[in-house]
Amino acid sequence: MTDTYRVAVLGATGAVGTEMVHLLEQRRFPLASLKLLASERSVGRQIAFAGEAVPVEPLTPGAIKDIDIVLGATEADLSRQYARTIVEAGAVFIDNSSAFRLDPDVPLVVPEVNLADLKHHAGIVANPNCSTILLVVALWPLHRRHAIRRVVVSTYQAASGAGAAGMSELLRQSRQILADEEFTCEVFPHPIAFNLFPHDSAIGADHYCAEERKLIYETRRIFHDDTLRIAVTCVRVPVLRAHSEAVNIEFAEPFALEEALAALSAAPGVHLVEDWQRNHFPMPIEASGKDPVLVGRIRQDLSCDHALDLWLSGDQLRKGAALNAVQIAEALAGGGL
Ligand SMILES: NC(=O)C1=CN([C@@H]2O[C@H](COP(=O)(O)OP(=O)(O)OC[C@H]3O[C@@H](n4cnc5c(N)ncnc54)[C@H](OP(=O)(O)O)[C@@H]3O)[C@@H](O)[C@H]2O)C=CC1
Ligand SMILES: N[C@@H](CC(=O)OP(=O)(O)O)C(=O)O
Repeated sequence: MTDTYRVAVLGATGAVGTEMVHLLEQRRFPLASLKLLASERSVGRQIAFAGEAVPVEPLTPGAIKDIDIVLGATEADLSRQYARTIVEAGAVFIDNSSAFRLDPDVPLVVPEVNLADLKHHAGIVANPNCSTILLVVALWPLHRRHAIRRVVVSTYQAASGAGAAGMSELLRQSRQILADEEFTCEVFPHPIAFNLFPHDSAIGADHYCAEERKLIYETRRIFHDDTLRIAVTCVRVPVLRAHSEAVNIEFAEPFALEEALAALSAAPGVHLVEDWQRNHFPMPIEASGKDPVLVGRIRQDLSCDHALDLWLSGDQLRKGAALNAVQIAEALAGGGL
């Protein structure tokens, strides 16, 4: 049993990895050591941590030794490639990628919802998709009181969902358009500045894109409910950081608005933002850099007496990714791994 942990961050220079390093410092994670790993491109860089400059090291199998917890923030292929090495080295791998999220032997965990599933890990824990995490944090306190039958959700996803390069593309194109210059699309398939389009992930034979399928299958898995019906449309919008979602929730029975508000007010990870007089509800600009999922505009669906609407915004680099992973690490550390 130890009370400090040797932690490595894979992809420490990326959008999610940068946030993980920041949160480990901000939340005073009990560290024995911190190793920051990225590609050869980043070797030579140093990242500030608790007043020190930590060098970025190249990710190689040899770099994974004498580590207790690995926080993964690289693409799914790299996670698959390194998972066995990490587990055989005796570390727990908390992976942000989509590689293991539907693997029945790997728990898919959002601490506010299904922390108990963490007990069943065998070396790997999966962090869900960002839009899924934000959605389930808001749905779970309602689902616990009255069973949800069907959810209709439309997402408004920021450029940061495509990593550091996605944010740079939005800023670059915006500057170029304002300067009346020619611009190119390198990260997104269409202009992201002053535009929006259906989510840019791969479209399947069912005409749903990968992001939409993740919301459906990951939510069911986290809720342990394969009967939950979810209709989803994911959209990329020209917001720098933080995703928003418009959600219609149909329950098995009528759900009083006051009861829903009380449930959400008391829910961990949720912060209510609802001022009907000022027309002030969750916005990505106010969710950015914050931990909780902002929820508001909760109202009766006038077309269905057992359905409610809500609106949410959450920083997908925080609760949608890095914060969720660090909370899992804290839970593992709290239980002595
Ligand atoms: N962005 C988001 O909102 C969310 C992302 N995720 C998932 O998290 C993961 C990381 O995403 P994100 O931070 O956005 O991506 P970024 O593109 O911003 O960062 C990728 C990271 O991976 C590193 N990397 C790339 N290639 C290699 C390599 N060959 N060897 C070692 N390291 C490498 C990069 O290092 P270098 O800088 O040296 O190139 C960088 O640190 C992905 O799986 C993504 O799907 C999950 C939830 C939300
Ligand atoms: N959800 C991110 C993409 C992503 O990184 O998803 P995942 O972690 O499920 O691969 C977006 O906004 O585009």
